[in-house]
Amino acid sequence: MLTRSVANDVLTVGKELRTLADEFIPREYQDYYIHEMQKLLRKNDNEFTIVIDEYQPQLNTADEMFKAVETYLGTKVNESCIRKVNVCKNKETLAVTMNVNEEIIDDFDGVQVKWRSTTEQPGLRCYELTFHNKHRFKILESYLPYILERSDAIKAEESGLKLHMIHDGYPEPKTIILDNPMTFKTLAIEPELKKTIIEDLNNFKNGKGYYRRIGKAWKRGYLIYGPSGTGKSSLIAAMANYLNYDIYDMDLTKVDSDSQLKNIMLKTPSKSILVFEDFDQLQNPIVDDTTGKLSPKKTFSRLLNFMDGIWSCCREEQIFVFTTKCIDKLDPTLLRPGRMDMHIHLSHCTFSAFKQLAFNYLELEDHKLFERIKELLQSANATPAEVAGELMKYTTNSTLLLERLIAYLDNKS
Ligand SMILES: Nc1ncnc2c1ncn2[C@@H]1O[C@H](COP(=O)(O)OP(=O)(O)OP(=O)(O)O)[C@@H](O)[C@H]1O
Repeated sequence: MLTRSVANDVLTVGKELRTLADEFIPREYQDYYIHEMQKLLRKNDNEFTIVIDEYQPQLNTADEMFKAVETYLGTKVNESCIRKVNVCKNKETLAVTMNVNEEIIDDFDGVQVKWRSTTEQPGLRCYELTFHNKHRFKILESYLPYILERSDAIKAEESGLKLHMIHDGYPEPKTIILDNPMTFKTLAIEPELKKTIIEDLNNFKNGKGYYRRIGKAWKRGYLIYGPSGTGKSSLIAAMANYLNYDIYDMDLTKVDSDSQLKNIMLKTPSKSILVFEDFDQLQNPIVDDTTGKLSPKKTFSRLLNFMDGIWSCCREEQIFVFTTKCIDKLDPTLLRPGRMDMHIHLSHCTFSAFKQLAFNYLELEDHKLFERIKELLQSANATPAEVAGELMKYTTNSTLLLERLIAYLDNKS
């Protein structure tokens, strides 16, 4: 984002007008026009314009402020204009954007400002925000932060969880709407663990001042480990729904240079969850040192450097989640204290997890067969995915479904 006065632009226009005046306006009227033009210049000298670009070339990424402005202005419907309407997120939501050179007047706490959508270079848009110079402090200190807040709130209202898949082959992340309704309410894990995770997320979300005070980047790393089907992905979806953050599925398998890694990481915005699934597979080297390219092992160490180093400060409010089915396979450097803020172990289905699933799928809080299921779960080592699978089998007869589950667990014990 950069600031500039529009006075220069007006001066240039002024010179051109004088040439035109010489050519077309009779001598006796020229003084009148020049006087009017001077008034215009004086007026514009008092104006201040802030330019918010769509793209930050130095960071190779879209500008956060630009996106916030776009979201915010989309809600400022001006009926006199023809607008572009984009379908976005869930089907009920339409995003309205300004046309190029269109203007919108906004009022903030009694201060009138003018927004103009324009293009700095072909294909690269920007917004110009113009207001009286004397309100500069208020605009910078209050109005722009207000827009960031409003845009977060608007996004939250429109919320649809999105999954962005990132790998180095794509110029931009591939995005799909993730229709995953998993929340902490429906997630079947031990209640104590659930409570701890929610508290941790709350502290993180409200921790801007804390992270600043201790001089650490505002980020949090979670290592989620457990066998397949224990709910690692479900937990990530619940976290994303809870925080209203998008998920970035980080595919680093093809990354073989420092700059590629940097490019990928810079495509992720604040308020996002970066997921590195089956992380142990990335670190296990398929070494090809003869080519001189980074092996996955080196990529792993780069990633650790990245997390610790200067690049980790580029974005704020990001959560890193690493998952693995087997914690023993992980490089001990990743487990070192201070590297991951929280280790979360998801295991086989416990009785309390089962009760949550029975409530989710059958709307049952209790049943005479629960006691038998409790006994069997202790030895069956069934995952929540297996239990959920049994409870979903084409019948609405709850007793029949529970009996089938008992038979399944019996068979596994
Ligand atoms: N803890 C859980 N609570 C609620 N549902 C669960 C839970 N665990 C698994 N499930 C159900 O099982 C399905 C698969 O689980 P999920 O993908 O979250 O497991 P995972 O541990 O990530 O597995 P993988 O390691 O194979 O990716 C989910 O879509 C959900 O329906």
